Amino acid sequence: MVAGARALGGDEERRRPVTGWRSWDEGDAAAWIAVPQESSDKYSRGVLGVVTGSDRYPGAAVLGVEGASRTGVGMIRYLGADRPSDLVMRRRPEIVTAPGRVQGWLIGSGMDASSRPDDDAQRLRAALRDGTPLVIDAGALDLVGRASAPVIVTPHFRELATVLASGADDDSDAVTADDIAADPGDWAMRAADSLGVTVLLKGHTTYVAAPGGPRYTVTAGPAWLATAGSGDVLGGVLGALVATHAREIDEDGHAALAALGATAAWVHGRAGERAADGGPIVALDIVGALPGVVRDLVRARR
Ligand SMILES: NC(=O)C1=CN([C@@H]2O[C@H](COP(=O)(O)OP(=O)(O)OC[C@H]3O[C@@H](n4cnc5c(N)ncnc54)[C@H](O)[C@@H]3O)[C@@H](O)[C@H]2O)[C@@H](O)CC1
Ligand SMILES: Nc1ncnc2c1ncn2[C@@H]1O[C@H](COP(=O)(O)OP(=O)(O)O)[C@@H](O)[C@H]1O
Repeated sequence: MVAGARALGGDEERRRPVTGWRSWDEGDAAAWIAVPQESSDKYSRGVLGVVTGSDRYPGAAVLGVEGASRTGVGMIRYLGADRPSDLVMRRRPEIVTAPGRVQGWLIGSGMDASSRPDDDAQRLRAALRDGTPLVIDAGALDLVGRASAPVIVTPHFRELATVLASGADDDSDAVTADDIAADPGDWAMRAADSLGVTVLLKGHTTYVAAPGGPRYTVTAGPAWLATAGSGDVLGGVLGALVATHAREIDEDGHAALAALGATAAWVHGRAGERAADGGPIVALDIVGALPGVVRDLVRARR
């Protein structure tokens, strides 16, 4: 059994239409969990580079790193400002703060594009030029056109409206968050095609669209997931999945990123369901439920 996903060129996948939406399920998600083998080491499993958090939102850095750690990845390099870095290290001494090679990046959660310190701008630039696949969230979404490798973006409705408005010819062309909320699938698809990136549009139903397809919907979690920092955890889950599937992304590009995005949303939703159990949760509760959800997915594919 390979330590990772099935190739998308399989018979089953070929029978599926490339256009149109397909609901992502447990069996799909199970195929996109990379399980370490006897021969694995931390580097061969995959290393995630993380540039997130700020003095204003240091907690987002902790939540993303926690989400990635508990989804499973060989190592995380956290490269952020001093305050978030300090909080990350207090919570997770496993994290490495020295720069070095990575197999994927998570950037932007807990950052503010309108007030970006020079050091952060430099770190983001380095990640964008690295030639390694990126998950771009929140305060780095304005940089989406600058990446030298395949990208998956993770906006909510307001963030997608901002990204699309920045590309509009004039204000009258600009799409609003309400327009997107009224037809999220259509806007996710249009954004993927116009930006040339895979789009994961968050919500009760999450829409994942690659440029030209494939397109997946994920409705796995309860509305209790609508809580501060929940999306920062999702970024971490997806970052870990991307860093542990470098080969698949290299081979299948956006088709693999779409499958990984849908898997991240499914795992995050199911972890939210498990943590909530019908009641309220905070973002770190989602993190606590992640290992059990991943374990059950691995067992389900035996
Ligand atoms: N613990 C943390 O560090 C957290 C950090 N976060 C980070 O915070 C940054 C901003 O994310 P947002 O999703 O807030 O960005 P948005 O730009 O989508 O949200 C801000 C908008 O919400 C409006 N708003 C603010 N308070 C409101 C209220 N009480 N009722 C109605 N509207 C209100 C504002 O006017 C503004 O238009 C991101 O970088 C994100 O990653 C969030 O994920 C929350 C948790
Ligand atoms: N009503 C809902 N039902 C289920 N999941 C939701 C709902 N609202 C939001 N979510 C999920 O919660 C997360 C919220 O992310 P986001 O809006 O980025 O929040 P934050 O910026 O506070 O982290 C996303 O994964 C989204 O899919």
